[in-house]
Amino acid sequence: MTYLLTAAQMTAIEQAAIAQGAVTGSALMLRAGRAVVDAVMAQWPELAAAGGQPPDPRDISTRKMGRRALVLCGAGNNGGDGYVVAQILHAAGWHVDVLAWAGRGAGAGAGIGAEAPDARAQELLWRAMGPVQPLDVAALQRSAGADLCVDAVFGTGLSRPVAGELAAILACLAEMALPRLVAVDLPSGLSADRGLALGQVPRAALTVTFDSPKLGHYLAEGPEYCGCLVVADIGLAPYRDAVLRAGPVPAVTLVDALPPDLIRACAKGQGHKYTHGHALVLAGGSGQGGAARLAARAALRVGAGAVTIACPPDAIAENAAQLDAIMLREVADAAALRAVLQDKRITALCLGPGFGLDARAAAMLGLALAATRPGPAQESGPESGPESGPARLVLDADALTLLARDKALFAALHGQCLLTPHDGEFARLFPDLAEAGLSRVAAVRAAAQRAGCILLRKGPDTVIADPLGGCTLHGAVYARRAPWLATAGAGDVLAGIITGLLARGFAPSQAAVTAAWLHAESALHFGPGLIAEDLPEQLPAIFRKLGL
Ligand SMILES: NC(=O)C1=CN([C@@H]2O[C@H](COP(=O)(O)OP(=O)(O)OC[C@H]3O[C@@H](n4cnc5c(N)ncnc54)[C@H](OP(=O)(O)O)[C@@H]3O)[C@@H](O)[C@H]2O)[C@@H](O)CC1
Ligand SMILES: [K+]
Repeated sequence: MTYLLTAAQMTAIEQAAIAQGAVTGSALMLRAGRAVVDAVMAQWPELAAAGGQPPDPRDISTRKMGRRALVLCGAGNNGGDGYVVAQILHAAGWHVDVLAWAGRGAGAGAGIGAEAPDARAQELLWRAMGPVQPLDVAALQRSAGADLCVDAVFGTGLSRPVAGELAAILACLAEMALPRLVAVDLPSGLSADRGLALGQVPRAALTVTFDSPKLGHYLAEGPEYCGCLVVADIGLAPYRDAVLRAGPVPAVTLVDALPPDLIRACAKGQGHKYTHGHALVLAGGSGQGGAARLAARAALRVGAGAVTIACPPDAIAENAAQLDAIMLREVADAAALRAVLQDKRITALCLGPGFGLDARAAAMLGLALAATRPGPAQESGPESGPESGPARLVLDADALTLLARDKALFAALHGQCLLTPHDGEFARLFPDLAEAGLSRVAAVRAAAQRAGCILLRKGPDTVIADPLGGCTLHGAVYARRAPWLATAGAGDVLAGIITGLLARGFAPSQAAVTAAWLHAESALHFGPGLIAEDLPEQLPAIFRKLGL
């Protein structure tokens, strides 16, 4: 399992390891610096050929020999990692220029640049090998042309927007657009917890972080600035779980691969069609049926045994002309829906895609929120047992707008509901949380708690949270980058995949995680030119690839 850590969690893990006498801060810094150099050499093997004897960096003639690196160091431990990188490259025969920000100290050129004790120790070790020049715009501009630039100005310790001369320095570095810029831990100026640029952030070609990725590597603008992301093991894994377990809220986990239990759950056992659930997708009036049909097709492809579209009388002809395996029921109003729901084989409902915003839609949403279904133990057959609970509902698109408009509907949400807002819908539903300056993770957690159900906020950084604070992130970024997912109807397909999984018996949180992964995987499998209709058609090949 991959965790996405906050800066505070990373520090707590590091401190726990140090407190137990397992390692020193200085040793961790050496491991971090070594990891950066290893990742650089793996990323650009041509640099590994530099070799040679360590040159005297004070001798300008040696600059013509071998490779040149420019290392930019801040006053904290991120800068300390930079001094370690400088030492290793120097020992490997590189010519290394170090520019350091003096922090609140006397001035990097004059004396000590680093303030953090471990970083200061590394700075002194470096000074035995070569000089430290003050980091300013002019020095930066003079140093253009190095084979490699190491950004070790700020890491997880960035605590506020970058201003003044430092802002000018980072802006200059960003403008230089160096092809081999490696960011130590984080591109300087990127917030570790939120993925927001706190100033102009130089875009790295490679970012090397330690132990676990941080939230900022995956949220918001983070991936744009990080380039390739390498996560280096620096020996903290044995302390991580205990620290995270002791935290006030569960740590955020990254869904970069579908966990084995969810892959197994996707497999279909023997049985008849109703063994695998029956999904009901509620559609709107004539001419509005495309979104519901996309959702229904996705629900069927993901393995629901049966899928029915329920639509008003005027939309029957349109839908009938376009459906084969998907069944069709005329449902004029809430009373008709009540009658349809007498069929206890219906195990999940989808409301929202093309649903409409009129009184009929609002009444049907109210009815669906109050509907009950047989308990999980009875779901394999039409005969309901005595146990029953609220029906599993996916609420998307128009259903979210109806919830935002009507407090009574919102108050009827329950633990078997799953809301799938995009950013605009999220802001309509939770205007205070959207504007509170919270991180995406904090906002979605608070929203899930308020709604009392699973919340999936869609985007390249899809965040899924439950009311107890459990939180996962699916990033359609880095190796899973799928920009062609931004296409009309893709959200309807996601709602349909979730509905199909709920109908099959997945718990809401499992359905959300599985669907987010399958949805992005479908886009990756199809590739450029994708339209929403293509998404459900990739599922068979993906299931085969998963070994089902
Ligand atoms: N945790 C681990 O396991 C390991 C961590 N390691 C490394 O340590 C790094 C974290 O080190 P860190 O905590 O010293 O923070 P870092 O990013 O160097 O910055 C702190 C300095 O920046 C300053 N400052 C902040 N914001 C500012 C602003 N806007 N404008 C101006 N100044 C600002 C702040 O000053 P202050 O806020 O006190 O005024 C302070 O001087 C981490 O990213 C990783 O590389 C590895 O060595 C080994 C394992
Ligand atoms: K950095």
